[in-house]
Amino acid sequence: DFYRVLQPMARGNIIQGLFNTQDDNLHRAMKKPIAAMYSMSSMVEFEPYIDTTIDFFLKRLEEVQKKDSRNSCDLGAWLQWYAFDVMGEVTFSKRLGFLDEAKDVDGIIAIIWKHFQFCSVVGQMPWLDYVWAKNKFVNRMLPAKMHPVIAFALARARERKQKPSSLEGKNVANVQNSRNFMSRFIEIQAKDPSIPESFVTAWAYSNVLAGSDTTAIMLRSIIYFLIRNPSSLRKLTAELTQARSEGRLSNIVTWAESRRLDYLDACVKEAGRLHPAIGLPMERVVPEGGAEICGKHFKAGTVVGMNPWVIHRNKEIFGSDVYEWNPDRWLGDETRRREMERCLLTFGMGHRTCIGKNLSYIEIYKLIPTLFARYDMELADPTKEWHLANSWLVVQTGLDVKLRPKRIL
Ligand code: HEM
Repeated sequence: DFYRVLQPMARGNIIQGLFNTQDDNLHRAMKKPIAAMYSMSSMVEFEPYIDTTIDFFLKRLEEVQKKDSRNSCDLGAWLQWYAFDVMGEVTFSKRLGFLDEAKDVDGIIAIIWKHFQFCSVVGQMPWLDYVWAKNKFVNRMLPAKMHPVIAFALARARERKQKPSSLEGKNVANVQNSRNFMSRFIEIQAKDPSIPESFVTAWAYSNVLAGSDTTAIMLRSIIYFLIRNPSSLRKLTAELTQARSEGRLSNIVTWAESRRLDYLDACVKEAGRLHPAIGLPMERVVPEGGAEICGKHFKAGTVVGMNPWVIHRNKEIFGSDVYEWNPDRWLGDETRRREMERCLLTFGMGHRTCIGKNLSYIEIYKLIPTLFARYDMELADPTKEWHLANSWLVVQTGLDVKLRPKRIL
């Protein structure tokens, strides 16, 4: 019942999305129309949107650097603002304003975090959710409040519909001016009236909610582990230097360029292994007929689950140094690498696997080399550890970093 607890209440109604619905039919109905949109070939069309945000992110970092005499900043917060603004750009062609304002706009990040803090505890005692959060009587007494991301998504959907180049009916094929997620969602819904209009908001809402914090967590991990492991950072720097000297590294690294950076690829996988975004079991319910798991029989209805933090520290799969940062484990023997990839739960597994993996990869594989090619980075206070809090998402705070522009790479 963990996923039911994750479903928010709005105006006395439970809001189900792709990420949290337990209803397989609804999941299928929500996923089928948009699944192809998230393929890698389709996602690379979003690269210009991501470039715009990276460009703005770099400008804002520079401004902050100039103001701070120690050249340091809370990079963890900036990465989160970047991740949220990318999702705004690709979903609505509009930054959500985090980088502009250098703050948590409308308290969106805090609201999401509070929700996860609640769900991670109540999710272990789901009956509490019935009497408390999903209690219709209590809910009716509360002032009607809309989640700021839902409000933002609804406003953008209304704007799109009011434009003269209406996306409804037969005009759909003519509208190619703006190809963000929202216009694609509206186009899909307009073509097939059996799809409820509410899906458009739910799809857009899922993008921002499921794709922002998770991407920020991964970006922070990659940067933190590289700074903490100088020999590894030297390897990445050498790879970037070589790429630049051969003319295959743009100022904002392209997705195509990053695909040729093997050590970068190994670092991204290793960060996903050592610090996966989800730190509690991803629960599943044993179907009719029961299931045999690890030699034990579980009867139908039993809740089982796997925690990526546990699986990723299995020595038989990942080697004896599972607690260490070692990107080289991904660069060795091909058969071993395949086996490790098969067991990697960074993006989940099976038919509920992450739909946005390709998009987050583009965001990550572009930003990380761009930053490390541009800056020398060190922790503002190497004696201070960052702080981790596990409320299903394992969020890091306190990644204060000194950034010094590199002269030549
Ligand atoms: C590094 C970034 C990301 C990580 C680590 C991540 C991780 C995950 C994981 C572990 C799941 C499975 C959860 C479960 O089984 O309960 C998942 C599902 C999902 N993710 Fe992501 N995600 C990331 C980025 C994104 C992005 C960018 C988007 C949207 C564009 C997104 C949208 C979704 C959705 C909609 C689901 C539910 C899919 C379904 O049930 O069919 N994610 N993600």
